[in-house]
Amino acid sequence: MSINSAPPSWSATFTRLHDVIFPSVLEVPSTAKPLKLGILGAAKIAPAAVIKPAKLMPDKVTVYSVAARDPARAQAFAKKHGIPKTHNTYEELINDPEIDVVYIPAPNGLHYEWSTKCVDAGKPVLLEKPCASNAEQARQLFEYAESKNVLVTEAYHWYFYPGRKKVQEIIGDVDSFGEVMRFEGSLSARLKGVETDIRSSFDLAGGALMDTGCYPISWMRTMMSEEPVSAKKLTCLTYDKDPRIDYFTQLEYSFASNPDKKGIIHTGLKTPFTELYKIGVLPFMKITGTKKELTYTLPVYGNFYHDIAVKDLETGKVEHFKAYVQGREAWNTYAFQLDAFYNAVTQGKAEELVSKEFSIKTMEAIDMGYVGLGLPLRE
Ligand SMILES: NC(=O)C1=CN([C@@H]2O[C@H](COP(=O)(O)OP(=O)(O)OC[C@H]3O[C@@H](n4cnc5c(N)ncnc54)[C@H](OP(=O)(O)O)[C@@H]3O)[C@@H](O)[C@H]2O)C=CC1
Ligand SMILES: O=C1OC[C@@H](O)[C@H](O)[C@H]1O
Repeated sequence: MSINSAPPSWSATFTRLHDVIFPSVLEVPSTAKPLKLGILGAAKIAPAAVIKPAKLMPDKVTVYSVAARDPARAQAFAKKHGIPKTHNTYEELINDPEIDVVYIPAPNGLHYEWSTKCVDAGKPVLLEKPCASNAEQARQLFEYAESKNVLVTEAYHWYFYPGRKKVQEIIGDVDSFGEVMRFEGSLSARLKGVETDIRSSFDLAGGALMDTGCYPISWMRTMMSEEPVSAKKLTCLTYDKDPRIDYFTQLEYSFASNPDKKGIIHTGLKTPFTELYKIGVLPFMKITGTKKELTYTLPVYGNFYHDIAVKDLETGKVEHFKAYVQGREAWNTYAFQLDAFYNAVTQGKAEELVSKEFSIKTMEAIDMGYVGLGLPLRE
């Protein structure tokens, strides 16, 4: 997979955006035996995360069934999205021998329960982020999956976008970039109706740090190449009906190798407008080295637009990079993720996936964040 880093021409940009908005309908080769994927829950994220990406690779993955707690809800969802089958319960779907793999977009607090049940049924799982309610549960989950030799992998879709590799390549050139000293990352949203959402339920392991904060935390861990050792609260606004649920959180993480190394996280489900104005509306990560500073804008919607800007701290000169894979310019994070999942299940190429160590360490950093905020770990 070769990444084209040059800024694209106007015509390439037009073609990419056209293909993003009007994806080609691909024929399924008659010899293809795509993996049959089942979805546990008629979740809002499922169309973006697996249903649309599967249509880009019909020879690899087909969405075969959906189950919901209410069978009528599953049927309506299946009809809307052209899914051929429904199951009346999650258990029925998991235990259907026709189903090869399962996607779990359940509320966070149910991730452990349903992925262990899939493991018991021998079904590989693509599990939504964050993988569990806390780090201890994540450790138990991955140990269990490994003991049964069944793949469970977390759907940190940003990780699969080629921009991540490009950024790591730039900051990994220590002679040119210098030592990475500071990370700042933001995924700060204002979600409509969040009060009645799974994200506002402590019992379902909600909260901003869990939901949106897990992104900048996982970015920080990846780019600092060192695990944080503590987190200090900068800001924490909570839900008035349940103060265990953070709605807007800013944290400063510290690192053992050098007291000057810092990781700043901004995240929110209900970020105040004034703060959004200061932080910026678009998700970003900024990595400061002793010689250069890199800002990666939109690590999550890169097929529409992304920018990797690298500033020389001595001269002030800024260079811009893109990260498009030839022939896959219109692919989003979810398409790259599903492709990697397919490769892992069918060819054992698990090294492309988010590893269990990555998932556990990210949960540890989320827990550390809650300790820093003075809020209880999710259960
Ligand atoms: N990768 C990404 O970009 C994103 C990932 N996510 C993750 O996906 C997961 C689902 O998020 P999202 O799609 O927004 O969620 P939804 O609000 O759509 O809920 C997901 C499912 O949870 C079940 N559910 C809802 N309320 C309850 C409840 N009170 N008790 C038990 N189950 C309930 C429903 O299942 P049923 O249909 O069976 O009734 C529903 O389909 C989360 O883990 C989230 O972090 C979310 C958004 C983006
Ligand atoms: O994973 C997610 O990404 C986008 C956010 O708006 C959403 O709340 C979250 O679940």
